[in-house]
Amino acid sequence: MLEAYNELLPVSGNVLLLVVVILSWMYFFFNSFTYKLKHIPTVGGSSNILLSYISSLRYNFHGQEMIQEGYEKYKGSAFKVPTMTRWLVVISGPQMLDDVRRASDEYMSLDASESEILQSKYTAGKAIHSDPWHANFFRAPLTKHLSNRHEGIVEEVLSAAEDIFRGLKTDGFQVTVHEIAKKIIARGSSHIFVGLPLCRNADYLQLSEKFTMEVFLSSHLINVFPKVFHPILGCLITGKVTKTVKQVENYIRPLVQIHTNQKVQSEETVDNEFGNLVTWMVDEAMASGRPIDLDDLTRRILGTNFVSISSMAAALTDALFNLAAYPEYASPLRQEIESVVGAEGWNKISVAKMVKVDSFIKETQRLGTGGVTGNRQLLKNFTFSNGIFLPAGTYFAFASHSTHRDEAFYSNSTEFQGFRFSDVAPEEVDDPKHQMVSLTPEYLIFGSGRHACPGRFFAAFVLKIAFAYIVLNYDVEFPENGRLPDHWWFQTVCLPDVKAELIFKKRLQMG
Ligand code: HEM
Repeated sequence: MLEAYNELLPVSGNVLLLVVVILSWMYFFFNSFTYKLKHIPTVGGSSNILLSYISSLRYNFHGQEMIQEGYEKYKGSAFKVPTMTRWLVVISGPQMLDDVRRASDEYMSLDASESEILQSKYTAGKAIHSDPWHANFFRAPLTKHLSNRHEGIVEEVLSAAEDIFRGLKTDGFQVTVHEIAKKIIARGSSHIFVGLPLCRNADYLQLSEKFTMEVFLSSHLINVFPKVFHPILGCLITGKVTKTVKQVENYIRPLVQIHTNQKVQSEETVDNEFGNLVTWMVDEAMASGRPIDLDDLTRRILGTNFVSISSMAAALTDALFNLAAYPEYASPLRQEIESVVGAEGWNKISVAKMVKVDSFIKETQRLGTGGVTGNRQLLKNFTFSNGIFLPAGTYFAFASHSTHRDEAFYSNSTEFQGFRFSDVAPEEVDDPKHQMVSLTPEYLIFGSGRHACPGRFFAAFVLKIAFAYIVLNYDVEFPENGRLPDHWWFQTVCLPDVKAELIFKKRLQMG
């Protein structure tokens, strides 16, 4: 073959081949993100396109250390860390955060980024990120519907906690905290997602949890391999997740059928203010002419479980560990809970008045957050107000864990101070900026800007009820020689020790 070219061309075939290889390499290099991001300093390894793969292995188990190193060197600016599939640019500081907060969706997308992180086309389903219309229910209508649902949510969370504890021994039992937290949270949340009686169905709840685990594990598995392997791995994984979705579909189908029939038969509009996410989605689909696709609706329910239940269960688990580690908080917390519940019962107003409870959980989340939040992919070139330019296609996120431990924002920043946000000057007590749900540049647990977590009001409500119930009714302590368990880290994900146990002792004076 090369001889034939040699006869045709004035240069030898070998030289031609070399030129083609060099030109292709230059083409790929100058089009690569390694080149496009060469002005952004690299942390935790080499900027070299090949060596960065080796550094990306380190990212799997030392991701937060790499981000902390970058934060200390480039605070208020940007740096990049290598992951197996791409560079992640990490930004920090109020100014850059504000730029993101003000940027329109034309420039940057949370969904594009989440879709890649969760490998949704192989796992949860592509549509939940490419057309996330179900998320709108958490922006306005959920908040609107929630105003009628507080009572139901309170009842569900309290009865979930009662049922779960009743099933255990009454006098000093030792249990895996995350198991209890997950069960209470899953029931309380499912009350709004699928309603009664399905929110109490053990098989449905177990399948939802299975879906969450499958999506979490498989997306992380796919993401530790270079992109070229994704379709093969994806094919192996998709079948497993689809099987779980089909099983859950059997539970969602009757809900959809009943609601659709009611709507078709009723001449008047069905009053759906006491509905749930399933019925709100059916209404929306019927009103907008979308097909009622059971597989799609089921995936949207499961996707919602995914974003909500695991984060809330982690927060409740961590809060209970902190309660055992810092028992001096139990008494003032109980005084507050007894006082407001005694005066008003369990309701929206009394929960809002639990400022110490709010602060304790907020402080727990401050220290228990993952390495980054606010993941975005740039859809267009973007220049931050401090002059930093990032090209379209870049993935970036905020250094949340490092921000939360920065002495510039929090005094004794690594110390747990349960009432950090409630022990404030008297004139500031009612200032909403201290609440768990408020978004500030130094508290990034719920992200920031137009895509900040819309479910945070619901999350705070459920978490406060569940935590307050346990504080009021149980003394918690570590088993002998126990201590505050370390968090589990993988890449930038931070989880409480899901195997750690606590002893729960029923208190005599009941609330
Ligand atoms: C402790 C519990 C929770 C935590 C820590 C949490 C955290 C977050 C974070 C960090 C984001 C991304 C924000 C950003 O990038 O700026 C987010 C988005 C989101 N969260 Fe949550 N979340 C929680 C509970 C919930 C709950 C209970 C729901 C639903 C009821 C929910 C629904 C959503 C949705 C739909 C989005 C996407 C928003 C969008 O695309 O604009 N989350 N959440």
